Amino acid sequence: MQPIPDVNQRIARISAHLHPPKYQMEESSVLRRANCRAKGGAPGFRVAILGAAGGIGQPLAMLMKMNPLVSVLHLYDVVNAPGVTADISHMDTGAVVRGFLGQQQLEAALTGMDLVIIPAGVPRKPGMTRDDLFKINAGIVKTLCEGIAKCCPRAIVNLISNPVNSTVPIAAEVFKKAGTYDPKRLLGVTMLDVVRANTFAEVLGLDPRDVDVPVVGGHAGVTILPLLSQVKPPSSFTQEEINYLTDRIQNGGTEVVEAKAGAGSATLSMAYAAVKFADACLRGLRGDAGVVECAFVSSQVTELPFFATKVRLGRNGIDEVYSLGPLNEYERIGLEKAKKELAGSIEKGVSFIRG
Ligand SMILES: NC(=O)c1ccc[n+]([C@@H]2O[C@H](COP(=O)([O-])OP(=O)(O)OC[C@H]3O[C@@H](n4cnc5c(N)ncnc54)[C@H](O)[C@@H]3O)[C@@H](O)[C@H]2O)c1
Ligand SMILES: O=C(O)C[C@H](O)C(=O)O
Repeated sequence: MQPIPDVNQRIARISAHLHPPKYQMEESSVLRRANCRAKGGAPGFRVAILGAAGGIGQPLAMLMKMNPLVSVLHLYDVVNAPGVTADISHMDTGAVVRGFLGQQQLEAALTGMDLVIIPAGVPRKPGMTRDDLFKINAGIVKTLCEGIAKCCPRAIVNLISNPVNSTVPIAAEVFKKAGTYDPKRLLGVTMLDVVRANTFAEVLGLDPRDVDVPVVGGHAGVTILPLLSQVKPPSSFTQEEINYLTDRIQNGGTEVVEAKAGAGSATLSMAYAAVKFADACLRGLRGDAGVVECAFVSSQVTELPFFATKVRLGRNGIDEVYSLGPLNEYERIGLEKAKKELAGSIEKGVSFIRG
């Protein structure tokens, strides 16, 4: 397979092809400037997307290219990375984009990265659970995390690939095995549940932009636990409204899978949620104060080793994992159901690596 040329190699090739000798002086200045940008001259963070040519990966790559905190954007996939890279690289924003195709370019894609976002893996079709994806996605996540442990062990990792409730424990075990595990730097992305919860609250006459619903637990069915008693701005709901909202938030993913009728799961809303979350991680890395989002992380909030709650993000990843806060009776019952299912999913991920 042909390696994807770096931006400076591409410019050199195009210049050599197109420009007559009288432009030689300008060519070298073009190359100097391109080299400077290709080295990531602009201040900002280095971000890799693994699975960048996929349904989530492509809009995620586009949105990250628009993020002013990103100076270098690496797009890795086992297919179509060159096309997506060429396309995204024509956007006139600051980040330098480089593409990487196939396993032999994984290490180059990861070296020097501050943040790695992983949407690689197969999506659901109607009738499947997220756990049905375990067989294929567990191995993909394992390989990619082995690469991270080797090439950028200090990077913050945002794990999107399903089943998140198992892939995050898999990643943790891979990093432990490699001796690089830092629980503050591994985050399962549950942001889409929060985005959905904020959106669905519009049925109560609320503008989604003004709403903040904490969603805790995990990222599958009953493990998705919206805490409507803690919604901001404080609002009261009838039991009927609570039942409707809880059910819709827990089944939001399935709603999209069924509507797409075999053509995959949420991609556009997920890319939006992933960028919202990645941007929060980057603002934390930059040292911004008070950056708080929900994520599925190593946790002591319950007896389970991983759990999603609000976390405060900082220069080292997670600075603080927040407790659940006061729950009502409905939420306490939901929590017990969530923990029961989560325990099995976490154990499944751990055993995949430990054997
Ligand atoms: N966490 C969440 O909230 C959330 C939301 C939506 C989807 N997802 C999950 O995200 C994953 C991706 O969804 P999608 O719709 O983008 O799927 P997709 O099939 O459109 O894209 C997946 C991409 O991953 C690539 N890929 C496969 N194996 C790879 C490997 N070994 N290394 C690098 N890339 C590889 C594929 O080539 C493809 O381009 C699925 O597992 C899906 O369930 C999670
Ligand atoms: O539902 C899925 O399979 C994808 C994702 O987890 C989602 O919540 O949309």
